Amino acid sequence: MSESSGGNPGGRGRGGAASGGTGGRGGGGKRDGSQRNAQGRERNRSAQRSFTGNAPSQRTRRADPARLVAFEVLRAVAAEDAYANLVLPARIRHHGLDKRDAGFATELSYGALRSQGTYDAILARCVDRPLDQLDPAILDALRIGTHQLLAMRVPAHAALDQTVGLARAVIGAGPSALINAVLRKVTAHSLEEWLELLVSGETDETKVASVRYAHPEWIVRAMRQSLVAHGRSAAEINDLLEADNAAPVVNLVALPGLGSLDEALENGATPGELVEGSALSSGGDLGRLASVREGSTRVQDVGSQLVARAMAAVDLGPRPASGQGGGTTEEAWLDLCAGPGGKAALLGALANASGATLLANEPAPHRAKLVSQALSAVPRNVWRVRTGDGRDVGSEQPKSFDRVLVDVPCSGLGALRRRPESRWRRTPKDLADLGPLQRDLLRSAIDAVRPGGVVAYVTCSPHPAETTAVVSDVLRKRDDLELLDAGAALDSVSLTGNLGAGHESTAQLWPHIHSTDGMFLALIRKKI
Ligand SMILES: C[S@@+](CC[C@H](N)C(=O)[O-])C[C@H]1O[C@@H](n2cnc3c(N)ncnc32)[C@H](O)[C@@H]1O
Repeated sequence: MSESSGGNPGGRGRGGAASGGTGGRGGGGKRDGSQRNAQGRERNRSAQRSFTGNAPSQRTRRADPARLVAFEVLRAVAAEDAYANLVLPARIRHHGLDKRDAGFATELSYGALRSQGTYDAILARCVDRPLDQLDPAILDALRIGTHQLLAMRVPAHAALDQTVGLARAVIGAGPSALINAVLRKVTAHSLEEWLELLVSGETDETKVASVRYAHPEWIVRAMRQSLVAHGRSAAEINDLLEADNAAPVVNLVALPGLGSLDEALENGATPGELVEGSALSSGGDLGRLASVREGSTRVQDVGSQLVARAMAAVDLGPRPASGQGGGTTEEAWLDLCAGPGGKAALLGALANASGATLLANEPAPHRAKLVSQALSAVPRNVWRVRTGDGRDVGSEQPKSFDRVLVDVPCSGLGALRRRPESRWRRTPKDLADLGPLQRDLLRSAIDAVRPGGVVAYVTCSPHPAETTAVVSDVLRKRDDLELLDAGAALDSVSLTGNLGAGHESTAQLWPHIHSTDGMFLALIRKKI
């Protein structure tokens, strides 16, 4: 374990890439205001289903840079377990794409990754052998071609020619003939027609939703179970799955007392409607904003802003004058799982404004460094970073903190819209594996908080196995804890005052209701 204060400038938040949509070499793009369809995909309304008469060998051998970027992203995700949201910007920079091509590459790679399960089901009907017997690079080229043909406003001939050209350039002439033949079969139907064919005769609603909304069946079941566990109707499932397929907006936060949204608003951002100090970005390179470069304005999902503000706003009553956690007039706050530092930065600013101090803990050294960077706009006397296991803090520093945020490692099922590949990578085993760590971290947080203090247990997943079950398991074994009304706490820091997120004292935000990530919040008070 180590502790440090201070940090480097330039903390940047993660950002969902905007789903751009130029037509690239062949398409008209969506600057005409075309609508996404029910699956969050663009209809190929203007696609001309005519093809060049050229044989594959006579067609282009050049890989169009935007499509090459998308292909490289899919390859890195499949072969190196890479994260698309990290690989994509690096490949865009490497190939020097302009804004229009970067938008095209983003839509193509994110769309092909999100809908992979559905596209594979379509491709399985067009290939004369099991898909797992195909070279994985060929399969990725087919997925890219399928997304252009079925879900982007790229004319069919351009989608086909360019995908075959890409395959010739990066895989070889032989496979390009196969890719040409398979993609021609894909063009036989529109996406809606393919979906009808795939679900025809299927009576199992989970299987139908899995194909229609491109989610693994176990996630469809898990999300339905999650809706019910948090007091919502199972009938919302299709809306929830659809929201996962829409490109998320990029939210900004001006660190309270330290930053201002003026520059962002002057550059096209619009004020956020759910929480004070937030804005919806107008897209583009946020690095052009000085306030973002300085770290006083940051990219942060509104759900994350709400849960951090709710923890900071809980009324703890008068502070004990001495003894456990007392002795000073300033409150001590702890962020137990802080990396990469999004909530720590907001908490640091709120701590600064209220005369509190913040200890931000993170075990992974490279992520602890990101926490320091995220906090760089907050005065250095306000915060420290501890690099160590959060499970040890409760025993090492018992009853030491007034407020503790424990934003545990989780499946991320509430943030699928931001990570296009994660739905196909996650397994039910992840939930089982994370359970013990989540419980240990919550117990450590509770040990670290002083009597009368509050612990905020947070996940970016609505699944009951990592939300309500963890909280009730830990609370059941102790009689010195009580649940505060987390829904009311969220309402108290929201601009609407009526989020409707509460259920049986805990609260759950939803992409399809609140347009936020699916953040869960439980507020646990240690009795005096
Ligand atoms: C959901 S993320 C936290 C996100 C962060 N609060 C933010 O807003 O940027 C969970 C973090 O917990 C960290 N973590 C994993 N194991 C941990 C442990 N044993 N103790 C503390 N943190 C841990 C992970 O490295 C990860 O950075």
